[in-house]
Amino acid sequence: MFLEPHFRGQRSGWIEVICGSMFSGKTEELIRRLKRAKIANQKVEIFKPKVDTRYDEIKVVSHDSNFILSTPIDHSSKLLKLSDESTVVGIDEAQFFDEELPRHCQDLALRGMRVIVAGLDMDYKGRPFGPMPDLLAVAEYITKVHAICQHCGNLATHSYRRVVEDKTVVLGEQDVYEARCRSCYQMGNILNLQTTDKKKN
Ligand SMILES: Nc1ncnc2c1ncn2[C@@H]1O[C@H](COP(=O)(O)OP(=O)(O)O)[C@@H](O)[C@H]1O
Ligand SMILES: Cc1cn([C@H]2C[C@H](O)[C@@H](COP(=O)(O)O)O2)c(=O)[nH]c1=O
Ligand SMILES: [Zn+2]
Repeated sequence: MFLEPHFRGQRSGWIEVICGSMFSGKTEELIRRLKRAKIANQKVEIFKPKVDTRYDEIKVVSHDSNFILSTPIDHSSKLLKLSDESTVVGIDEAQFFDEELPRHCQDLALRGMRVIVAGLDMDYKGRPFGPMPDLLAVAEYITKVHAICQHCGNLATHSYRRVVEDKTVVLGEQDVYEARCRSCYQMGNILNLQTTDKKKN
């Protein structure tokens, strides 16, 4: 379990990143840390990308229906103005943000804030997703969480897309995605390729 570092003497900020596949518990872990900060009477602001309207327009909601209120924003440049006077800033679905997100997170940390960011490290093709690799590079603390492979029960690291759709961004739940371990993810993609080839011939 992640143990929060304490603010010591003169406040200095830092960045925490929670990453992993879909269903790995990123949002639950983000909510857990943010609720604890609220219990400690810290001023907490929470953001998510406007594009993420999956469960709710305003709330950050986990797959287990746990939630916390947030402010949807369309660009990371809005973070600083909206986080004024905050002690802790939480950001969910970071993979959907623009490439300037890491710079703005660093700016908040330099101003003394604790910045907690959750997001998918890989897209459905297994490629680094959006600003996540750059965030991971500049973070002080990284937590990689794992789901359970829906095929074999091992730890899952990949998000397998169950529908044929090439776009990188396709919002969805269990109807569209499955958490899979590396082997089951690879196997699924090979089977898909074979099916597509058969249909072509
Ligand atoms: N394959 C799976 N592995 C683990 N948890 C799963 C799986 N499918 C559904 N869940 C549920 O999803 C919850 C995690 O949800 P959430 O924190 O929203 O994940 P994430 O933000 O990483 O997608 C788990 O507590 C569990 O109830
Ligand atoms: C892998 C992958 C996912 N998405 C979408 C699907 C969901 O709406 C979110 C991830 O939500 P979670 O809180 O991590 O479960 O991202 C996508 O658009 N493209 C992808 O490749
Ligand atoms: Zn597996």
